[in-house]
Amino acid sequence: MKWTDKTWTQIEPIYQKIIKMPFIEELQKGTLPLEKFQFYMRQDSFYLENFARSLALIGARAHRVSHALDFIRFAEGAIVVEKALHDSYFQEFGLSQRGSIEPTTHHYINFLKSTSALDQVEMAMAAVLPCFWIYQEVGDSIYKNQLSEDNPYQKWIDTYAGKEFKELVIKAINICDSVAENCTPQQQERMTQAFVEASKLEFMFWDSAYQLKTWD
Ligand SMILES: Cc1ncc(CN)c(N)n1
Repeated sequence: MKWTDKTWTQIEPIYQKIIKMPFIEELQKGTLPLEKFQFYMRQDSFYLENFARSLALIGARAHRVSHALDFIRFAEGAIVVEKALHDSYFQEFGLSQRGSIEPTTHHYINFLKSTSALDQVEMAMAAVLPCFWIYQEVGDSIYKNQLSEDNPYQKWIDTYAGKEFKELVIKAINICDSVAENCTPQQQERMTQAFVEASKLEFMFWDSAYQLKTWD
């Protein structure tokens, strides 16, 4: 069984919780209060910048040149494609300031940066995988179950349910499976732990946006 198949089964309960979260259900219906989406977008712009830095760092540390190139391209995609989505929402909602980094974002970006810098590179690859994979699964699930034809969050849904994003996800999954093959069972277990922790942080990120959770 592939490492990713085994590992997804471990986070299936977290994924099931995610798709039933009020943030996701209301995003799907288009009824998510604008204030919550704006909070999410602001925090996500800090997240993306640091996610891209982590991807570039993993690229620099990858053992295979082809993986280095893939991760450098992932970093570029996070900045160019996903940031374009943010820029269009920032413009549409008249947001000029990002504000400050709130606790869950702080936790998540520091987890990604420290794992990418200090842990074994295979573990870092596993830690960033939920950022791709969970978003694509959530995007697909929303897209398939959508009821509203006039959803203000359609661009977000289309980005993550789209073919281009799926291609990146498949690539990231295949890289993790190929590096896992050369890892010991203990190293694979550490990769799994990193994947599970990042999946929990994905849940917390949406939950904190729904609750507008700040340091105050
Ligand atoms: C928190 C979070 N995680 C993942 C993604 C998708 N790269 C994102 N935009 N934001």
